[in-house]
Amino acid sequence: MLFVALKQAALAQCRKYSAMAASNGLVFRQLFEPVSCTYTYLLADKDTKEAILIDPVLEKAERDAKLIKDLGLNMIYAANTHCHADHITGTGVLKKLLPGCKSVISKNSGARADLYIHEGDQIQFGKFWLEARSTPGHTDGCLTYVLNDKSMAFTGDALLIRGCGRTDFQQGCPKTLYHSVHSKIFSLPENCLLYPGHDYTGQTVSSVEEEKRLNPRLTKDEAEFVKIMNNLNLPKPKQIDIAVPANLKCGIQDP
Ligand SMILES: N[C@@H](CCC(=O)N[C@@H](CCS)C(=O)NCC(=O)O)C(=O)O
Ligand SMILES: [Fe+2]
Repeated sequence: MLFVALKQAALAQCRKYSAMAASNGLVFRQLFEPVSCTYTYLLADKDTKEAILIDPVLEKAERDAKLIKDLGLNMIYAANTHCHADHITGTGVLKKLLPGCKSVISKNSGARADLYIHEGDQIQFGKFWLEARSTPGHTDGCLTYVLNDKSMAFTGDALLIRGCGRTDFQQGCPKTLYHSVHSKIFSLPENCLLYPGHDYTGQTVSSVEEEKRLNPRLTKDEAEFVKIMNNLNLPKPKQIDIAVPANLKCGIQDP
């Protein structure tokens, strides 16, 4: 009985967010790639049709391009939150499939792209824009993209649901990550929805309020956080040795 009530409440909440997105003219889709458990996000202006993809995956580039065409959208940007270590980005191939689309990444990532962005820059699509917030710590170039009304933020691997990005390779640094999350993500409104770069447990979305209260790593003080991060002992991502060099060139792009 309780389960049914909870499921109905979750569905109602989900419908509310979809209705909000539809009523203000924002098209929003969360897409999934199951091998690396990566989320890709499509955002677009329903009226002007301008669209942006965040963190597309090479193996799903055709799926994403088809969806964009089916919805009659014009993809102007394919943006990465960082230089990924666990999958090859789809941006290079999407540029070929959807001519006119520009790749975007932070300058600090060290990766190649058409457009480099920095802290505070805005990426416009129709009447909406994403503000780039620099959230290093998982990698030097990690960005969190915040929707203009601060109702949603795309955290990449800086903040995961009840977790965070590891800090034991690329330019990882636990202290830097702790500071990034507290100053740039936890300072957003409590009801801001947080969409991560990955989830390994089947969760899809969280909020600033939830993570400030429930994140088992980031609710700790800085010293405890550093200890946790230095003792994760995770195996290396399976694709790291091919993904990082490819992503430094924007995936599979120009010859
Ligand atoms: N098993 C996966 C890799 C899992 C992993 O290392 N994920 C990274 C994010 C992608 S770079 C991470 O930061 N994880 C933090 C954590 O606590 O899990 C694979 O082989 O691809
Ligand atoms: Fe990552």
